[in-house]
Amino acid sequence: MLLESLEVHQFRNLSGKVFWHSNLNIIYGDNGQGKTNWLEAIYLLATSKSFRTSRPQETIRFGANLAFVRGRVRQSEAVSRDLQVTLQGNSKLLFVNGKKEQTSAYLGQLQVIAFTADELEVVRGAPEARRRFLDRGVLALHHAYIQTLADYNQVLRQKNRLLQEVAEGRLAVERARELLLPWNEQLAELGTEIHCARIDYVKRLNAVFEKKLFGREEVTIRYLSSLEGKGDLSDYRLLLTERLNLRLPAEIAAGCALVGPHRDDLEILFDGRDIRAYGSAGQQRSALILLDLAALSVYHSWCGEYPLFLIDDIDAELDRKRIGHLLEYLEGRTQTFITTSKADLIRGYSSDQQVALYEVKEGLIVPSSSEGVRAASQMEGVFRSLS
Ligand SMILES: Nc1ncnc2c1ncn2[C@@H]1O[C@H](COP(=O)(O)OP(=O)(O)OP(=O)(O)O)[C@@H](O)[C@H]1O
Repeated sequence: MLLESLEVHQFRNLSGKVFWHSNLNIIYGDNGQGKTNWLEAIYLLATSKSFRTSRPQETIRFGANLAFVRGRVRQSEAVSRDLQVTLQGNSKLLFVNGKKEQTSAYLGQLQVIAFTADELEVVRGAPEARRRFLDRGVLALHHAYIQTLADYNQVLRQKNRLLQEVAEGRLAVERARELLLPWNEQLAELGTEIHCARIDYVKRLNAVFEKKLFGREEVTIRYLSSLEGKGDLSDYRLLLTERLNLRLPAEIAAGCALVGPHRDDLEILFDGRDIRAYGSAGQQRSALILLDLAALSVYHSWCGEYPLFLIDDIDAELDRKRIGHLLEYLEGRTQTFITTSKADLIRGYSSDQQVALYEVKEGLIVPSSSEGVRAASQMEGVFRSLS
């Protein structure tokens, strides 16, 4: 899967059309010029969402009321397609080869994995971010999983509403017990599906996990069920049903649902220690990169192609050696897009044939060093910026 070109109109401070390199694209420039915006535009094209905001209108150029990103994606020698996301106020229109499509038909045409500052929550933050990471990975392999998640969350919301009513004295406990039974049955069924899907995904991640890519420390991951130690996990559905029944009084007392995979976590250790508590900023970044690399490989084993890999601010908190290992590992696998304010730091790691440099000034990609332009031209034939 290759993103051959991207045309951007009034998306944040960006404009222009860029032809990308099939291997490594380095987007560099001073602070605040729009480097991350270019990654965000690629991410938007792939997912129809921003990785920085849930409000699409924020990404439309100040003073304008419409923006679009349009890209040509090559699936194979013979197959390519044009994707477009148009943003207008709060609404979003999606197009494939010029034809308007529903979100469900649009998504999945271009797969992307993004390493951004916000994504560091997966390693540094609360379990929810890690569950989201796993669910995103499962979704990339099984599109129907989106319905399982939606149904589970819907049932959970209904259950929590009932528990809240009891807590506020608006519903009698005995009546609540009756009403909660069918919700718990559904939670047991959907929760088991989620548990099994995540367990399977973590097994796949572990099979390709490059524990020691960065040398010294060894990073390990493990799915941590909130029911661990509470019974036989191999019959998860039975165990979950038992726990839902047993913990009902506690849930009524707490006023919220305490049992189910919405309480699970992904344990990430380095050299046997909790990375959240003991890992340095660089070690935490490295661990997230290892997770992303494993996710890329799992997708590749499943579909026979790699997603695009976006890495924002690659040199923040990663030393030269780690960047070197990473770029070496990625070479020839994925089409990678990285941003940095220190292009010189990166350039030494790749041969000219495998890398193209793109300098960003006030949102525009301007012709940069002759070597960078030559590398891009060799692969794609053209490099131009429409200002
Ligand atoms: N809706 C918008 N319309 C126009 N410009 C915008 C909009 N949103 C953000 N910007 C501009 O985008 C620029 C920031 O872009 P971006 O975050 O990509 O910078 P960067 O090059 O990655 O910076 P750094 O190196 O500091 O991370 C700012 O100049 C900001 O004013």
